[in-house]
Amino acid sequence: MAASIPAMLRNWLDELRATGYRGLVVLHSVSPVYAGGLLARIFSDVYGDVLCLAPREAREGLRSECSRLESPGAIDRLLGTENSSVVLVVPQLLRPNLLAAAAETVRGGGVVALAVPPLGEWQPGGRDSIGAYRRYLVNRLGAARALFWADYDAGILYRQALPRERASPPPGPEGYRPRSPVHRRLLEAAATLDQARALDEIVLHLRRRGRSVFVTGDRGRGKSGLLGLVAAYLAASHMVGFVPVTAPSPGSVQGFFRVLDMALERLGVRHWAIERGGFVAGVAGPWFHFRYHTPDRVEPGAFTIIDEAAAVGPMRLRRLASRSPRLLAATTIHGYEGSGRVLAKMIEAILPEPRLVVGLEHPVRYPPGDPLEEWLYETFMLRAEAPRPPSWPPESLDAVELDRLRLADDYATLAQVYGILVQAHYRNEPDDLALILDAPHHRLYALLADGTPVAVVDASLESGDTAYEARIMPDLLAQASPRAMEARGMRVVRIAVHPELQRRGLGSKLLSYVEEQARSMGLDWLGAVFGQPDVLGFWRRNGFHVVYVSPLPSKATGEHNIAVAKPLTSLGYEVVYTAARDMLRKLLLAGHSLYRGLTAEAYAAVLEGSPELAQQPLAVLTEEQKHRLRLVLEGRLDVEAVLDVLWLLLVNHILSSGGLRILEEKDRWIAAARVLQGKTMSDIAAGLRVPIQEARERLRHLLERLSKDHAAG
Ligand SMILES: CC(=O)SCCNC(=O)CCNC(=O)[C@H](O)C(C)(C)COP(=O)(O)OP(=O)(O)OC[C@H]1O[C@@H](n2cnc3c(N)ncnc32)[C@H](O)[C@@H]1OP(=O)(O)O
Repeated sequence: MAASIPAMLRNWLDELRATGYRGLVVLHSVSPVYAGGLLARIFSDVYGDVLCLAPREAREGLRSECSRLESPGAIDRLLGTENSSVVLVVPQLLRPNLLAAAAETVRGGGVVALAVPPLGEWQPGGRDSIGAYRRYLVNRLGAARALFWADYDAGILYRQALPRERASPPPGPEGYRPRSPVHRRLLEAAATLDQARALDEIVLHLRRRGRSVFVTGDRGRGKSGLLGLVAAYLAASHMVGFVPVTAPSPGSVQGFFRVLDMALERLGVRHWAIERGGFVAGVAGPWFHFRYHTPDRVEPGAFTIIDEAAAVGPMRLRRLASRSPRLLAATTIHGYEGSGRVLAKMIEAILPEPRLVVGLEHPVRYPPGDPLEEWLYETFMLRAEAPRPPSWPPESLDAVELDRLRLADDYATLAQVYGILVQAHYRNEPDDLALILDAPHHRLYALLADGTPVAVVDASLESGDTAYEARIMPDLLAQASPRAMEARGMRVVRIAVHPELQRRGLGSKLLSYVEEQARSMGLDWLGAVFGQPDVLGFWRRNGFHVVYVSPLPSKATGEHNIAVAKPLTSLGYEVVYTAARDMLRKLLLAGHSLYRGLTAEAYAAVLEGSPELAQQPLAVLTEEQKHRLRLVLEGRLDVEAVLDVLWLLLVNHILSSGGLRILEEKDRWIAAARVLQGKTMSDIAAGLRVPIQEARERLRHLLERLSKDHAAG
């Protein structure tokens, strides 16, 4: 009986290839490594090549069966490659990111296969899983349209499904008539008609002095390839010299460089590739040089290219956009590195005018309507969007904890919950869904309006000593609070309110329910870590204090992480207040060194504090300082002559009142940036878009105000 599974699989593959679509194979066995080898052998026969991804201990047994063998951790090496078949040998954790990335590389007619333990033992969520992800995945397999699913040892075929129709390939570039002076040979190098048309439009835009181009599309639409074609045009037309290229990882620009290389070859332009660590890091010619830099290192050029802009983060993008005369950017709208229309709109707004936005629709490697792509998108909810909001006001509004095992069986509700969570954040990936469903230390809460989720919290239990619990907040709190490791708490990993229902108290309502739950569990604190200082107002309004600000920007986003916490028990009070008071001092005293990189707005926002953080001032003014201060107040000296005095007055004011809350917003920014961060007046004036004279007057006003308070005190 067992012998028939391979024979059935071969037949299935023949039929699948005839349809032109791609399929998914799941083969269970007590030895996933053996099953993986078997699959690799069959795929080698059928397709002539097979890429295997297997953990180290399994690789020896597979070496002779696979054309290429990589570690499952090497997602970066997958990006930009193209394969007929991929076998993933996954005895334990099946990371959705890996499955999505592997499938992305497979051509029409090909397969992605999983060699996994027997169905009863299969735990794709890994050792500590609560089993909800496994349940979800098995449910979802039932919905796949091109699936071969069997147990090799038992000789059982669970399911065999094939698309009924034959695929029709997307139209090619042949015969397209360009409007721009783009070379015919370059147009014909386009993978689809869609790409050729976009290339033509972009060339026209750049020829007419367009400043920026933004290419959008789902994964696998040839965005990076299109950037490569445009780059080849720019090089061949002598329109560029040195061009910095950035994207989240070197792996993610391999497709770009491959197409650039191919296109320059076609155009007969002399060029060479520059390799680094097994990756192409640049393509250069006699008068041009396209060079990859990581997002944290890239400096803007006369022309800058940014791939996967969503994953580079809006902060960095803004910096690059403000300093590059011309930009070419692309991003995934739905996919596994950053997602969401909200984000696309945000990026669009950052790019300078005149700007051209082009969308790519047709997949490059496989036919439109491919069942494997459909399955992956639906399973990992890569097109997740917030649900339609219920009519408002609702009849009922209830905060609940969601039962994740039940959610695994309720696709519609899970999609609504996930849709709300992902639309609010710009870095989402398939792994997030598995984490939310399965991580043992996570809890999921929602606010239901007439039964429809309108606000969602994903939270994680954290403490200093448990193996299962994460330790992000405890580690941060422990930098200042000696007893932080004794305390237990809950970190709000994400909170999001339906985009059409924000600022109506829903976020606060759900947060107070989460707080109630945390109190009933006897937890000491509730906390959160995030990158956007603009939501600090929300946390403060709900009684949270800043307990940590990262001096270094995050490599991934360019933002400085901010941690906030609220105490729930007496131990919590001790830990949170100790950390918050210490943080306030550190922010003040190291403002000009550690925290100089923060924008004035962000720095002033974290300094806002609250009266509970009030503490002893530093020192009194000397007689000489008082004398200088008098001269300035009488108008006989410039404010800059008493910056030291102003520093002391401001620091003492903040320490004794627990934060910088006086004055209007712009005054606070200028005070923080000039006096505490030591930025120059001209940088501040430029950054805040105020005339330098106004900035000086505001500083003088601050001095008058503080010295009056000082005299009164
Ligand atoms: C760990 C993390 O996830 S941090 C990231 C938080 N999430 C996001 O930024 C996603 C997008 N935003 C949202 O989903 C929501 O707006 C949330 C979760 C930030 C806030 O929920 P909401 O229901 O909109 O806020 P709510 O109405 O309860 O706000 C109460 C008060 O907080 C303050 N506040 C709320 N949102 C903000 C904000 N974005 N910026 C500054 N202050 C805010 C205001 O003072 C507000 O009172 P007001 O409206 O009377 O002025």
